[in-house]
Amino acid sequence: MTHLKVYNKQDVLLLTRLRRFETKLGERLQTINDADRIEESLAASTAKYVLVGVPEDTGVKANYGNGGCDTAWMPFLQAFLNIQSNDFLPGDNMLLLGHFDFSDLGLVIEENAGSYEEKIEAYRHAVNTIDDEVEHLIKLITSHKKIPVVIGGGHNNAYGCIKGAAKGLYKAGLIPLAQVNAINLDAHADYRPLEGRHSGNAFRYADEDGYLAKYCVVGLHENYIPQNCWIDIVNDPFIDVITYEDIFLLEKRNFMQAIAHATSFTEDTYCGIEIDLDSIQNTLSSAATPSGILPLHARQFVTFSASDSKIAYLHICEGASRISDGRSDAGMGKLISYLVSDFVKAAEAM
Ligand SMILES: N=CN[C@@H](CCC(=O)O)C(=O)O
Repeated sequence: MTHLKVYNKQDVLLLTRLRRFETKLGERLQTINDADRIEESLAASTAKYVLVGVPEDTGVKANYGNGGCDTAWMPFLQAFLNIQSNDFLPGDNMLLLGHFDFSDLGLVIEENAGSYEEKIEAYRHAVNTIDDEVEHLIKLITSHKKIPVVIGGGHNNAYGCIKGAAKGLYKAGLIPLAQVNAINLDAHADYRPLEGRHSGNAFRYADEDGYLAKYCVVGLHENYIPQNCWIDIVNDPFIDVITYEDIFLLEKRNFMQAIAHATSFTEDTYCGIEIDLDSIQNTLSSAATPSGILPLHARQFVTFSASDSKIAYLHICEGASRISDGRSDAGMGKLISYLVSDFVKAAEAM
């Protein structure tokens, strides 16, 4: 994991605005004791949740998307570390491990690739490196029976999360086969063909490689599912989809019923919880939309799914505070911090 930057207590406190008579999460979170011995430090830690940043946009660029989802991690940290530590969320059972810095991969591609298609090929190749390192870290965390909380980054990182959690939970003796389920709040299925790795095919690769058992998408937009993916999905009994249109236009079931359907479909084993922020209306991302769910729905999704699943990991992705065409979103960090705090509160209440 050559690209991993491990934080110490000082790094965390630098981003925490201290106030007399108050305690912030940044003052309560655990960090790794010894950056050269991550595994030993993890094993010794009492934390149940391990926070990791994957600020990269290589996978989105490899999918012909707009770069920028490498800009969500720092604003998230600034918001999250300054949440009040209180009875609702003390914060002492979380460990802030650090983040991956894959910027060298992008620089080499920008400097050396000639044509646009050559760049796409190079980005897809680079995603394999990102996959390997993310998988390795998620395996390490889950093999110590802790829950990774991963903030991306592109949705390509669902692959490393699924594969790493499947291997880690298997190593820990918690599952008989290296396979997990996943539920995904997303406008897209990210089940595109096996054409080289990118942000639109993490679940297809995880499935083909045998690490994904059951998969359920909540809030899929009918307008953005390629016909070939749709045919594969409807013919696969291990994949289920509840579309945005079925919930909000046709009112076949309400949003909470849709989440309950997803958690019961995946209840047989550990389940990764995925939130693609492009499902939330007017939230900055490569595939931002003016018609989507509200932040409140995303908070309901994370709360309900965390309290009704055997959690393998949480992965929040695709959000950007600045995107390559110049747009910015000042609320991104706080939005993600609400989702992470909701998640930990719900998982703790189980
Ligand atoms: N992770 C998102 N993937 C979507 C959207 C891609 C984009 O427009 O940036 C997909 O491949 O369909």
